[in-house]
Amino acid sequence: MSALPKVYVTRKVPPDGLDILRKSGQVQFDMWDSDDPVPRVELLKKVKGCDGILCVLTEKIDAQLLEAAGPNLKVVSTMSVGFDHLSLDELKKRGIRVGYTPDVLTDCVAELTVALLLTTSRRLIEATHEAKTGGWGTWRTLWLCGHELANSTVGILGLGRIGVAIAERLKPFKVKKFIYTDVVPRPELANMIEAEYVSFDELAKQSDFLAICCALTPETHGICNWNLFSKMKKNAIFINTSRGGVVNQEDLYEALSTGLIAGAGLDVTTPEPLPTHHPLFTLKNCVILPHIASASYTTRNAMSALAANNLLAGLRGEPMPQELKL
Ligand SMILES: O=CC(=O)O
Repeated sequence: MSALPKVYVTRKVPPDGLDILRKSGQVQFDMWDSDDPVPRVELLKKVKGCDGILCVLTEKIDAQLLEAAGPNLKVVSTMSVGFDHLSLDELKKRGIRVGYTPDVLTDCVAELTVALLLTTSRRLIEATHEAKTGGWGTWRTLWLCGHELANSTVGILGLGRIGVAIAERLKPFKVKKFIYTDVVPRPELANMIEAEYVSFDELAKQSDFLAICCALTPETHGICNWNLFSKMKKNAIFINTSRGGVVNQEDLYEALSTGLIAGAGLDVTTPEPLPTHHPLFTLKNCVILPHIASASYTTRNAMSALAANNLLAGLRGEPMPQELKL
């Protein structure tokens, strides 16, 4: 009997995914049994001769790693919806199939995006800080005032499943209008939320709240820069739960510190973790979270299960539940 396919799991992934791998009897796997990333040197050693890799978003799957893995490698399955850490050209060139985890995290990410938006627009972090540290003198008429969703225009940059889910959650807050931009209009998704397709400039000009929901690609890298911020309203709130790389952080700092826009809520930054001395941390109107949009027990387990099922299906040569088209 020939040996089972060899798999390397680059992180201690949640139990549902591990159970699927174990119970499958289909693979032999080794795992970096830690909450912290596997050192690159170790990773390069461990993937040698593997048929499959199950990774998370901190691992760069590039030409160097694929060379180190060698010709047996057939499947890379990432426990993430984002795939900017994967060199798709290099994978395609080698005929390696790729699995990822859309859909299962949509609700969780949309929920966190709404929470971050409200936290930023209603200045909740500043407010709890004032309450705890003696800044709470008396009830004051304009103290800690923010901006409300009722009657607002919400813009979405990159309309996909997550953008739709965010809009569906924001609608009951009496948003007046949803607008979006993307490389092309997305009528099927837009109709679900009655969103109007506008140009990038109009998105900047009209949005009271702007949610960034696009994937990080060479085209979107740094797309949220001075050109965008300088066209936005002074009361605008900028929310990013996609990838830090879509934002020019120097320009964002300038926009926030000079009052060009009212506030920003970021779940993602460049780099991650953002160094604690980073200037963005000095701003009261910038709320920064440590990349937790999909962090619920249910969702992280669902992501690990889907990543495991993608991997196993790929190794069997069958269609994956969620395969990235290369
Ligand atoms: O950022 C999280 C993901 O891509 O799943």
